[in-house]
Amino acid sequence: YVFQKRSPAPLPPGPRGWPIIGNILDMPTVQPWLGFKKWGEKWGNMVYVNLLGQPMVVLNSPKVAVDMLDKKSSIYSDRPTFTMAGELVGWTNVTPFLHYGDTFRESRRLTHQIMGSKKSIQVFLPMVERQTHRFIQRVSDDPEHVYEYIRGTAGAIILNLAYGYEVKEDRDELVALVDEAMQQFSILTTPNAFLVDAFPILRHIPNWFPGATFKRLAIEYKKTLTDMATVPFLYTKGQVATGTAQPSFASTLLENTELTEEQEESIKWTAAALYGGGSDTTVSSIYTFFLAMTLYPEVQKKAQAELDTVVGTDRLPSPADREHLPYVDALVKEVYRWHPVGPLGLPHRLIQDDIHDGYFIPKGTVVIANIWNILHDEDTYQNPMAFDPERFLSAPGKLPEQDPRAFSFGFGRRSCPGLNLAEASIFMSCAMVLSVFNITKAVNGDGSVVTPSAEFQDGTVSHPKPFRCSIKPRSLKAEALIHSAE
Ligand code: HEM
Repeated sequence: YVFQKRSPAPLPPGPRGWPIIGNILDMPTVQPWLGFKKWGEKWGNMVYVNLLGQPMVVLNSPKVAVDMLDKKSSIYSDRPTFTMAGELVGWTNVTPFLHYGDTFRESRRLTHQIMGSKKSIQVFLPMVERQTHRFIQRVSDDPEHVYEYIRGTAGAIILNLAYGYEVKEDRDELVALVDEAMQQFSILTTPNAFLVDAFPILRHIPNWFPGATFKRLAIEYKKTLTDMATVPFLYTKGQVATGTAQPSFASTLLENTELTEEQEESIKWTAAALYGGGSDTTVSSIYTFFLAMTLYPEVQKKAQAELDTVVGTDRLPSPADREHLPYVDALVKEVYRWHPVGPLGLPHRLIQDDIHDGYFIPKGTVVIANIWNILHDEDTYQNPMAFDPERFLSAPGKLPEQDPRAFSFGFGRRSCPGLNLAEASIFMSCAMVLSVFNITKAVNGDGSVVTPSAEFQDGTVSHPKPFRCSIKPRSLKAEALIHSAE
């Protein structure tokens, strides 16, 4: 009450909440993007809640997200503090969690230099092409395990780009290490898993204290995280020293022999962020693509017809074909829109008081853009639940709908620095898969057809629920192309 009295404008509307705990009990726990959409219908495009005294605003429309997070990016680009994952385990060093400041700016500068434009990413395209070719070979040999191969390929591409590291066919120690760190990360960020996140003061209790299991866990997880950042970095450093390094994010930056220790640290942690930010997201997009193709056979046929006309059936598509493949290009955009892999993006934090659309947003407010809802906004996307690439093509009397990449990759100074790499790998997978495989509904032993439901799991990165589909080469010629030399 006292707070409101001093406010230069009213707070945005939102559910009322309780003393002290605020709106904790109002928070949606499953598919939160749908719960937040309901809030939007009731309270408007900017909804205010308070979680144990922490102000939070949820943005539900494309316009308000762009106006705040893109146009006022200089004040809306900090991140909240995550006590357990960030401060105690050390994820706060990794780009997505860095507070707004010099280290953050340096990290973004480094990613921009190596992968910030279509041109800078060119040097990595042959590698992406080679890995994707290997992917379709594996899927052809063992289609039941397509999900594992999507995951393996995304990991191999990122480790190659970040460190010039070639993943081994069988169990690879580095992949095992980075996967362990990522698994621990998802435990760390499970909502309400650690009391210390709600009450940061608890971080001061001594390690030996009976209730301090979280502190001992933090020590163990910190070691995994440090290894994840250090082991591959030292590998590249060794390769650069002996002149045997493949071009990669780390090697290109380490070629500069006058680096300070601080700069080296920045390269090390930024490279670590690439795996964290780039593997699971790409996996979810490509798995979503397989789901959409299973459910929308007519879309698949149109894309294949375009590939047959433009690329032909004597070779596999390559990155350069994209500009001649408007339908496949639109299909990739529709994958980003239909199920955005980060339905709520990552939270932004406001660094000074703001007044927006007549409402007061206090300094320190955590701002969540409901990217899922923005990409299913009926005023922007007609019939938003349907998978329809046509929406991104112009036709007589019809303009294409808004490019979803403006939202699915986040906002302002925090928007995804991996966009160009994600684009290259996802396009390559979609185009190669469509040119050589037919994806159809799986058929049970008794002849019944299995229609997967379009359901998605919770999580910062949300994947389709596991589903079955049938993946078969389109023809003998396609089969030969799949098994042709890389
Ligand atoms: C389909 C693929 C991808 C999608 C949809 C995606 C989406 C996003 C989103 C929504 C954010 C948060 C932006 C914000 O806070 O407003 C983000 C951040 C980030 N992404 Fe991606 N991403 C993808 C792939 C990648 C790849 C391939 C990489 C690395 C090679 C990557 C690296 C990062 C990093 C490092 C951040 C943190 C940036 C920061 O905090 O400043 N992402 N991404």
